[in-house]
Amino acid sequence: MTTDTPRLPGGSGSTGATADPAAPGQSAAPARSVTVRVPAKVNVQLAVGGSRPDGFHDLANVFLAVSLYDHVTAAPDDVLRITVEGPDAAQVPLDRGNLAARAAIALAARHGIEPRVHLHIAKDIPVAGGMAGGSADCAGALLACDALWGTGASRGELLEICAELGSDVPFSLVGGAALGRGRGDRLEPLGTGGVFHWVFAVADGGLSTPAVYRECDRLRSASGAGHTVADVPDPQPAPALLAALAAGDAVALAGALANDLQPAAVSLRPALAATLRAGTAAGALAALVSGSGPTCAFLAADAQAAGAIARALTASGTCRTARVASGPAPGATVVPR
Ligand SMILES: C[C@](O)(CO)[C@H](O)COP(=O)(O)OP(=O)(O)OC[C@H]1O[C@@H](n2ccc(N)nc2=O)[C@H](O)[C@@H]1O
Ligand SMILES: Nc1ncnc2c1ncn2[C@@H]1O[C@H](COP(=O)(O)OP(=O)(O)OP(=O)(O)O)[C@@H](O)[C@H]1O
Repeated sequence: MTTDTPRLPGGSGSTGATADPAAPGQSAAPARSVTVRVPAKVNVQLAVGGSRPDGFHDLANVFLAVSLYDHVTAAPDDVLRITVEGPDAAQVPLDRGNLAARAAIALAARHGIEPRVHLHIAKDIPVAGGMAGGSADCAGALLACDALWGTGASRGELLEICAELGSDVPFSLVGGAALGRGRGDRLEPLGTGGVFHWVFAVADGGLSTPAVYRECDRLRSASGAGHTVADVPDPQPAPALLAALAAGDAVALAGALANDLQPAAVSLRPALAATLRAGTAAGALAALVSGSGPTCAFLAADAQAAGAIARALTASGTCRTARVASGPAPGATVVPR
C-alpha cells in the first residue's frame, strides 16, 4: 500500500515547507533521486539503569544490526512531503512527527536551506516493533538528503543530528555491532567474529517505547527495589556477551542474551510469553524480546535452523508473521543507481 499526502504547504501530511525558488544550495538541481538502505536492530543486551531526572535511563545497550531493511528515497520537490509503502504504511505518520521529515528539517536548518524534498519510505521493518524502524528512516533520510542537497555534512555532524533526533538513531546510521552508552546514543563499535542467524516474530500491533520504560520503573518499584538512578546499579555490558560476539559463537551468545525491558514488555503484552515459548520449542538457541518489543527475537544455530523456526512460529499462531534475518548488517548505505 502507498499512503500519499496532498502537496499543499501546511496541509495534512505536508510539513509545510514553501516553494520559494532557488534557495542557496538548491538552485537548478537536476531532477534526480538518492535511495538509502537502512537496517533494523536487535538489542543482544539491554541493561537499563534507574530513571534519570530528565525521564531517560542510562543504558548499556549492545546493538546488532540485522538484514531487515527500509529504503528511503529523497527526490527534489516543491515542498517537504512524505509517502510510505509497505504492509504497515497506515501506521506511519506523514507529518512533522515522521522521523524522516524531522531529519530533513534538522539538516536543512543547519545549512540554511529549505527542506524541499519528497521522502518516499519503502517500509519492511515492523512499526513500533522494538526494531528501531522509525530511527532507521531518520538516519536514512539524513544520509539521502545530505547526498541530494550536497550539504557535505561530516560523519560527526551526521551523528550529532542523529543523537538529537532519537537515542537509537546514531546506531541506525553506523550499523554493525556497537555498545551504546548514555541514552544509547554514545556508540563504541564492537567486533564480531561471524554471522548470527535470527528469526523475528512480528506481533499484531506495536508497543510504545516510553510506556515500556515506565512499566519497567513501575515493576522495579513494586518489587521494593526502587527505580531511580540512586536505587539501580550502573548498567554494564556483560564480558561474556562481548566475547561471544567477538568470537562469532552463537551458542555462547545465546547464553548471554539479556533484556531488562523484557519483563515490562511481557507485563504489557502477556501473549508474548507464548510466542517466546513457541520459538524455544521449535529449536531456537535462545529467545528474547527485541528492545521495547513486542517483536520477539530467536537466535538460531544456522540459516537452515532459522528457516525451520520461522515456519514453526508461523504455524503456532502466536505471531502475525515470522521473518528470517542475519547480523551484523551494514548501517545506512546509499544504493548505487
Ligand atoms: C528501547 C530502545 O529501542 C533500545 O535500543 C531504545 O532505548 C529506545 O530508543 P528510541 O526509540 O530512539 O527512544 P527516544 O526516541 O530517544 O526516546 C523515547 C522515550 O523512550 C524513553 N527512553 C528512551 C531511551 C532511554 N535511554 N531511556 C528512556 O527512558 C523515554 O521515555 C523517551 O522519552
Ligand atoms: N518513519 C517512521 N516509521 C515508523 N514510525 C514512525 C516513523 N516516524 C515516526 N514514527 C512514530 O514512531 C513510533 C515508533 O515507531 P518505531 O517503528 O520507530 O518503533 P520501534 O521500532 O519500537 O522503536 P525503537 O525500537 O527505536 O524503540 C510509531 O508509532 C510512529 O508513531
